[in-house]
Amino acid sequence: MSATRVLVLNSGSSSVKYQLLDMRDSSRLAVGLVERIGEEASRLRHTPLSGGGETREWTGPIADHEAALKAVSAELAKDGLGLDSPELAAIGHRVVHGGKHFTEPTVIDDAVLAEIERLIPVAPLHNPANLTGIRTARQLRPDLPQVAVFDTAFHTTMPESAARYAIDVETADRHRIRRYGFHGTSHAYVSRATARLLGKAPEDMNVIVLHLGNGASASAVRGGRCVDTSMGLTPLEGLVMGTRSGDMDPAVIFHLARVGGMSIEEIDTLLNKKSGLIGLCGDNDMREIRRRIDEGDERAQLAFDIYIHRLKKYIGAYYAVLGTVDAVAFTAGVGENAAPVREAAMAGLEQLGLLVDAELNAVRADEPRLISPAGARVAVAVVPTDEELEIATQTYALVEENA
Ligand SMILES: Nc1ncnc2c1ncn2[C@@H]1O[C@H](COP(=O)(O)OP(=O)(O)O)[C@@H](O)[C@H]1O
Ligand SMILES: CC(=O)OP(=O)(O)O
Ligand SMILES: [Mg+2]
Repeated sequence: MSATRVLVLNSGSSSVKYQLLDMRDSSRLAVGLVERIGEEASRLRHTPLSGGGETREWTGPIADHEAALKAVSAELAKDGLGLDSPELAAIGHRVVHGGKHFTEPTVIDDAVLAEIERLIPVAPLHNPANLTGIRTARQLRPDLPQVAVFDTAFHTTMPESAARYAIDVETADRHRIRRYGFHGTSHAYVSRATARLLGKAPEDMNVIVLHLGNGASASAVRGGRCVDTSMGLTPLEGLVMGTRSGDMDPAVIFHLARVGGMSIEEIDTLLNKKSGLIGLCGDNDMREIRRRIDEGDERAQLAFDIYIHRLKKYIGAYYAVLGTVDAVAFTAGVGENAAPVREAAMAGLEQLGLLVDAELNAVRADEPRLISPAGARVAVAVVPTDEELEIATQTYALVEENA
């Protein structure tokens, strides 16, 4: 029997999310997560789904991503799903920054590794973790194809007018400063799933995708191709996020350095880790923010209002970029679950054809669904993302093609 399984690794700055899938029917055999890597109380949660096994949790120090992946490998082995299995066809890695070079999923060799390494300065939070994941996986199964699926790939179709910053061209080119965009695997998957929901071909429609997770980004997709997205050189630009500021006057940075006496490192940490919702109100989880709002907490309300105001600006901007819009799709943790966010983001946009039906918006489901009233000019939809399935699908297709 030929190998049909794919292990997907999504290595974040302090976490590894993973899924083992059987690509004959795209079923999940195991899913799990290692969190707080590098801390005293790292946590591993592993759920085998094939044999009806129970979730296992373990807390203790996991020093780095190499140790994390070895712990994952040991957990999988306990269920007879170890990395040594002959049924494993490939390992698919989420790689956040692929620069301009990588426009497709790519089989990883030493040259690809070197390029991902070269891109560390423009993805200091993400690419080092991705690299360690790849190196450790190669060490564990040197014979197996390892495939990189890049967050930036879907956005490489952006025209220069959207991808360039208005700064000196020579300086920008020398330092490869341009807008790359991220969460591309999700934007691609969700824009296609939205077309499917509406019974249309992706080529025949324009969609605004709102990926609202801890990191958040919006994209304008014309006929299945990305024409603009809110993240830029790094995942800091754009929407208000859990811990990141998103857009602001770049002169804030000069001011913090000159007047505030802060170092570049301190400002980097401030804007990436201590800003956004957490900086505004002390919480980055939308559930907690909504709970506080229900209790009359004004700081939580203001954080929510700033979040929505920015989101609305991007919806309007991408409406203008696309000219005509067939659908707006909400996805990721906040987009899929937070009905008040969807309601507030769409409020007052009736003239753009954007309407939300309160009853449909209140429905909880794992399936793609419409929340706009019947007959609305523009479909508003909730479309759950599945980056892991998309990475597995792309990885397996590439391996099959090369077989
Ligand atoms: N039931 C819910 N209601 C509101 N927000 C939720 C709910 N579940 C999750 N979230 C939000 O989703 C976020 C996580 O989104 P997710 O897409 O998983 O992010 P990431 O992949 O960046 O970790 C949480 O921080 C929280 O704000
Ligand atoms: C690129 C990015 O922001 O990813 P995440 O949302 O996983 O942090
Ligand atoms: Mg995510």
